[in-house]
Amino acid sequence: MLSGVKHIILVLSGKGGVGKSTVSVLLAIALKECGYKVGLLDVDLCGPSIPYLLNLQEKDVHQCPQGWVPVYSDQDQNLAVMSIGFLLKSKNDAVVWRGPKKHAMIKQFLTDVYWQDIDYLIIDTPPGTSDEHITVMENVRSLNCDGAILVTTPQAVAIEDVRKELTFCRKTGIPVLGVIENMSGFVCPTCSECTNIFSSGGGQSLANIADIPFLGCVPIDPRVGQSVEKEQSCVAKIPDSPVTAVFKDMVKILTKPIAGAEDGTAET
Ligand SMILES: Nc1ncnc2c1ncn2[C@@H]1O[C@H](COP(=O)(O)OP(=O)(O)OP(=O)(O)O)[C@@H](O)[C@H]1O
Ligand code: SF4
Repeated sequence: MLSGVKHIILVLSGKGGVGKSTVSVLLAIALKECGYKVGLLDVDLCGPSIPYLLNLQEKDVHQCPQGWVPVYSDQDQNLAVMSIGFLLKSKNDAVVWRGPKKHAMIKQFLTDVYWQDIDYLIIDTPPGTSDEHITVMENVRSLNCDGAILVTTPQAVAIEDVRKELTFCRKTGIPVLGVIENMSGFVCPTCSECTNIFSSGGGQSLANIADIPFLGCVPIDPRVGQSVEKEQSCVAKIPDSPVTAVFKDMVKILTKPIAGAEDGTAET
């Protein structure tokens, strides 16, 4: 099923709540707005937030002869979404599964979803380095996986956790595409003054130390939460937000051919 997918990008974070799902959604929307066909797969089985962030909670997944038909978030069918949230009877149901069942579910997501021909598949993972990550890595490593984006916040504790993700990627042979520092300062809507609530610069210095690309600082902007909840793109709806520029630049970086990718020596 993933043979028609040209690029796969994993989104990882060491800690929960750093904005990994938000980054996944905004990246998927930014890619779509640049003209790419995009799939967004939520493998956070215990905390699926993608349907909520895209305001798709009421949608269902259907079966076709080829497999599961993902939910489309738009009329022109350029953003396809799959999440366990679409399979639960009630959005309040909890998924209380042990590793083997999670493994089987993720494998099914990777083999049974009929994505058709898409340019980018963004995979939003749970925080940390758990069974779910190993299953995803094992299944996408040999496919068109460009690599992983690491999301952090500026606090030292989040940066420390992202180092573990880096080690995990290196051990499992997944290239690291770069690090994003989310919630990096608050931009005042009145005077546009940026206040670094959680300090700043941690993501950039980690990127320097680890010799990986730094993909940008995403500031706290209340409109980000509001817009994703209404399935609106901050890239289109709040063009004056610094967030818009960050995601546009990120698309430019990520859609560039990866140096060394063909001979398997891409930066890890
Ligand atoms: N740059 C930002 N500006 C404003 N709000 C943000 C920003 N990034 C994330 N948020 C908000 O922070 C909350 C947590 O974000 P999100 O669910 O994406 O985190 P997560 O890392 O995926 O969490 P989890 O680990 O639980 O899956 C959400 O309400 C989201 O709208
Ligand atoms: S940054 Fe300036 S305008 Fe914004 S709340 Fe503070 S003092 Fe007021």
